[in-house]
Amino acid sequence: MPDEPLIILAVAAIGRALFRWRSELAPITVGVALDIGALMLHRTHPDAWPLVAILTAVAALAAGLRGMPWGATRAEERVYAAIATTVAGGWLTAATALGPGQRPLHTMLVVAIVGLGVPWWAHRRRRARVSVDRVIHAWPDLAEAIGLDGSRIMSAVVDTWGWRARMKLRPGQSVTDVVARVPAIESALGTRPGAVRVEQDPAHAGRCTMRVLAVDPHAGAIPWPGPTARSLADPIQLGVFEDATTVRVPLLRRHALIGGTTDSGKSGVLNVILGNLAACPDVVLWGIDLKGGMELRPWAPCLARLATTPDEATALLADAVAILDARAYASSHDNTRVWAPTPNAPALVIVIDEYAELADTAPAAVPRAESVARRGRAVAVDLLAATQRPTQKAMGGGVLRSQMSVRVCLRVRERRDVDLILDKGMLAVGWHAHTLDAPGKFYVLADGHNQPRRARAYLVTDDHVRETAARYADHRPDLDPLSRAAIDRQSRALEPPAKAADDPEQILKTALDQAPDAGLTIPELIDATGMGRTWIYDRLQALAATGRVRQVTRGRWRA
Ligand SMILES: Nc1ncnc2c1ncn2[C@@H]1O[C@H](COP(=O)(O)OP(=O)(O)OP(=O)(O)O)[C@@H](O)[C@H]1O
Repeated sequence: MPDEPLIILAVAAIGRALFRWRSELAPITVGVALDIGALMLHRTHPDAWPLVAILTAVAALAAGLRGMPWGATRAEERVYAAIATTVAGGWLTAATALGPGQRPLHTMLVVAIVGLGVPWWAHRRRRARVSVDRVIHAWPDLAEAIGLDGSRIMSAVVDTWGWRARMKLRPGQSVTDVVARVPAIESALGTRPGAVRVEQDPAHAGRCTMRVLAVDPHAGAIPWPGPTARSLADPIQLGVFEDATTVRVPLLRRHALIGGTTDSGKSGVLNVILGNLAACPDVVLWGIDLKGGMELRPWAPCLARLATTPDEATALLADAVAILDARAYASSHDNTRVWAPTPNAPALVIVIDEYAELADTAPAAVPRAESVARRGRAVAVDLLAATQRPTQKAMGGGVLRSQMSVRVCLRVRERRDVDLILDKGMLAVGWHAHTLDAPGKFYVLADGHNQPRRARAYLVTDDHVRETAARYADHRPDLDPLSRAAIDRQSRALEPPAKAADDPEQILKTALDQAPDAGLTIPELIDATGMGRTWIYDRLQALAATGRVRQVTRGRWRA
């Protein structure tokens, strides 16, 4: 403004600075206003000080009890508001009666401004609010620089971790445009990389929410609170979203795929799910772990079956198909459309650690797994598969993956893996799993979870696994008679000796005598004797005490 007189330019610049720093200057502004107010009151109504005192008491109570009129919701903020109101009102009362020039009223005012100003200046939420206001003010310029010109910030709120703003896009812009510019937004706002999240407004294609996280809420591991599910019908609590809400994923009649690169925390997520399912008396758990049982063996006490070789895995999946055939047949005869799991007629969940390994080493198992994936849901035979990369090859041509309605995507190495694990086009709309920067961080796509929200899985320690497995081992349900009969019809490696068919004790001893060198698992002994898990454990303990049998490896026994 070259034509304006210098004085006007100076006043305008000072006015702008005062406006910009109005929050920081608030304690001084209040002090000056009190001084002027006291001067006028003392001159015109020096006898009004009792009224000022009463109004002070009322205002301090309103601030302390209700946070009024500042909207202070937290206890410490209300305490501060009550103290500040009392000090300011008390000073005004004294200054009205005595005159602000009376000693030492001015000194007291300066001390109060500094004393109450320090917490005000240091208050994190106030500072955050101020920086958010500045961003909103500067947004039109920033938006132009970023390439989102015409977008507007409609409102913004400060929360525990940073702030979030509702954004209205220019007609023709979509949330995909905003997602594509996230790194540019981070640079323009001066945040750390990975601090900005963008979520579509489900009600309006031209609006979205932008979250800016000043601190990473998932910086530290989140300890597992223990199992919360008591039935497969209860959603499984996998971890925590960035807004501190719990990730609840329903698994009943759903297959789940957990994908992520090595060390991304796949086994961790499996452990959270297994820890919950172990506590559900309406689920029978079977496991396939072709890494020699490394991941699933600790859960062996709760697994009715654990396959660690390709042959065992193929046999296990063949039995699963037999079960689902039998259940489907029974359902069609009873006219019951779905199998509602109960402790007497439990669901069957088959956990497969590293599915790609199964596809590579046990090709005969793949069509069976696909059969379970296609037809298992209605009869409550569910798959829970973890894999590093669910490529077309690894996932048997994609049939299996397309049936997985729960997808958990942990950190991936390449961007295109996001679309492989979640679905085509998910990378473009903000499911940026390649930017996840710690094990256990994930995105989940499932019923009720269709926005790219980052979460972190609970950390289940080895001790948790041991304790949980031991705690629920004796409460695991057995398969229902229908499903057991279906397995019996399958050709099985181990047949109970015919001559001792009616004495389970004898069958047990013979089975242990004839067991292969690797020993027999508890589920195999249950199959052989037809007795329950607790009975088997009791007999094994008794026989072991007399030296008649021994545990070859964890969970495998022979004479
Ligand atoms: N939710 C979590 N929070 C914190 N740390 C975790 C979490 N999940 C896993 N980790 C840590 O990350 C490391 C790797 O985890 P995990 O073994 O589950 O990965 P993975 O993807 O199964 O690896 P691999 O592909 O080698 O089997 C472990 O040391 C574990 O302690």
